[in-house]
Amino acid sequence: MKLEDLVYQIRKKKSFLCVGLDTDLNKIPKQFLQLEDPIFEFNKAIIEATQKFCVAYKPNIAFYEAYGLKGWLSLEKTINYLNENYPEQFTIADAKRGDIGNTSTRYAKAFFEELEFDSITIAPYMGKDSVEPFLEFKDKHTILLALTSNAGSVDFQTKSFEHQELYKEVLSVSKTYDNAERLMYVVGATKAEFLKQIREIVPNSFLLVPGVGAQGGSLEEVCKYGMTDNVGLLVNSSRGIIYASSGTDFAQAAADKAKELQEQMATFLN
Ligand SMILES: O=C(O)c1cc(=O)[nH]c(=O)n1[C@@H]1O[C@H](COP(=O)(O)O)[C@@H](O)[C@H]1O
Repeated sequence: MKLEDLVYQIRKKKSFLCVGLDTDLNKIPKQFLQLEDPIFEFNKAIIEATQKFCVAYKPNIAFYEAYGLKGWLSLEKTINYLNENYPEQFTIADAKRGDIGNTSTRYAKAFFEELEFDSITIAPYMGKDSVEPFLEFKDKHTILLALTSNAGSVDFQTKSFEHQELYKEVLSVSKTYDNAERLMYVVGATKAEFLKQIREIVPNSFLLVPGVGAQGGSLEEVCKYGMTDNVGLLVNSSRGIIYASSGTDFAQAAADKAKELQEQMATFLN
């Protein structure tokens, strides 16, 4: 998907919500467990309930890999369902990959061509030659982990490296990569106070912001410091939406949560 099409959808729906499909058989309503493919059927119900209120879906690949071949099939059916029925939705393979160049090329093929995702999350640790293979794909986007939402982010990301913190180094160095206009960055909603400085380095890049809802990040803070003229934000919530209820009303509860976030987002968009 082209970035301008994503921005068009955001403006049209007054939403920059990304629904995280972190589907766990231990958490989905019990009635799904009797079905042939409970993960796909649950995802389908969540997509139907929430698609009006969001502009993106992010299946976290770990939740599919955990079930082996069956999980991969559920993932494939989910991305195909999205691409066939809701091609206007931006799709994110939350895979957190990255390896030497020829291996990264194979990861890119897996997620951009075999499973037709619009974007993928990538760990930048291995540097330029591990990231650039993903950037070769036209109209695909590579979302680098910059400042993550978890407690362990202080172990390396906020430590100083030469003259600045490592996460700032990731932002400024990656801007020099070939096809850097296809880069986006992950910044945790729990790290909203850093957004002002982040915007000084990447004033226009899209940021994927997970960590509102279950992890306690504030949407208001994220918007205050992170929003650009082009919006520049995709805010993800996974558990807070998809497990809003574990009863038979799960779809309505998910829709209500997504709508609540969308309505809050609308107040920040002009
Ligand atoms: O790359 C991510 O999506 C990600 C980065 C990060 O810094 N923090 C983070 O929580 N995530 C992912 O975002 C989702 C957050 O889920 P909830 O906390 O349930 O909304 C999970 O799939 C995480 O793996």
